[in-house]
Amino acid sequence: MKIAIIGTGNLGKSIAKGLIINNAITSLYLTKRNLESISEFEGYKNVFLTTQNTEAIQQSDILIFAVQPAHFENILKEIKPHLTNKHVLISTITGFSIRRIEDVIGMDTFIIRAMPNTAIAVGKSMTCLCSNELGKERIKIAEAIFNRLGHSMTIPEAQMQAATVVCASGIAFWMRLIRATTQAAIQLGFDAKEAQELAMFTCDGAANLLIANGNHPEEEIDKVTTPKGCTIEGLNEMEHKGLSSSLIHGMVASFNKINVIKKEQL
Ligand SMILES: NC(=O)C1=CN([C@@H]2O[C@H](COP(=O)(O)OP(=O)(O)OC[C@H]3O[C@@H](n4cnc5c(N)ncnc54)[C@H](O)[C@@H]3O)[C@@H](O)[C@H]2O)C=CC1
Ligand SMILES: O=C(O)[C@@H]1CCC=N1
Repeated sequence: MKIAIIGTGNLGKSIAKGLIINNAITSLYLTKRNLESISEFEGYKNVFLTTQNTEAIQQSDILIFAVQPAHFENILKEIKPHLTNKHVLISTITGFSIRRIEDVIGMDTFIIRAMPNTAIAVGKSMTCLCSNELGKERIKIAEAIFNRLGHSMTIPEAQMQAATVVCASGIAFWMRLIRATTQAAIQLGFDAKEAQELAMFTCDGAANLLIANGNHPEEEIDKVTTPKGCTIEGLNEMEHKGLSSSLIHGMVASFNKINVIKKEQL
């Protein structure tokens, strides 16, 4: 596949790493206004770094946009004359609707919105997808790309804002939980490196139990909580201090913030 990433910042670099390590490219163009911070990608076969978005677009079929929301509209205007019917436009931009993209480039381009997360760098992204009417014809291509780099789910566009919080911001939320459990492990006697190893592999195991057998988390919790034991003691103390409530409140706050970001763009 001939892929371009327009705006190779935090997310763009993660996508590039995932594509390269998974051998998922015929060619890969990476664009950025200043190429210094993506020099790590120099020297890879069939990977090209450029400041020229138009060059990347002309040389590629799949165009993945990963710029800040405030920059997207101008970039769409810049590249519009270079779009042809070979192109599939994939936007990862938070809060930028398909309608707004179509308002700039029209309805005769395959448009897909993708909401991946930075775990795409290690082939473990949970990515949500939706498309415009025409893009339905190319959604299978997007699913193939993102399934190769993790797991994908195609959803209605109305759910993309929630998907942003759960999946994209979700990486930060889970990191904080892993950090907190690491801190607790240190307090309980492990050195910092050991503590993080215990926390991350336990987290990995918990997620994989659910992925493997499809159980509800409470079914797995029931298997761990010995009556009158230490697990239920700890779990209930966490809930008295608002663990679940705090996570839910935080995620709803993230969701509401996207509404503010969207208003600021108009
Ligand atoms: N960081 C994340 O985990 C996720 C980010 N997103 C979305 O992806 C987009 C990018 O986010 P980040 O990577 O975090 O931001 P970032 O600021 O790290 O990356 C954006 C990049 O675009 C480049 N850029 C700006 N104008 C350009 C132009 N005219 N031509 C080429 N490149 C240009 C910037 O130099 C920068 O490197 C945002 O819209 C964000 O909402 C979506 C899911 C996850
Ligand atoms: O924090 C943000 O606004 C972006 C969107 C999801 C991840 N990063």
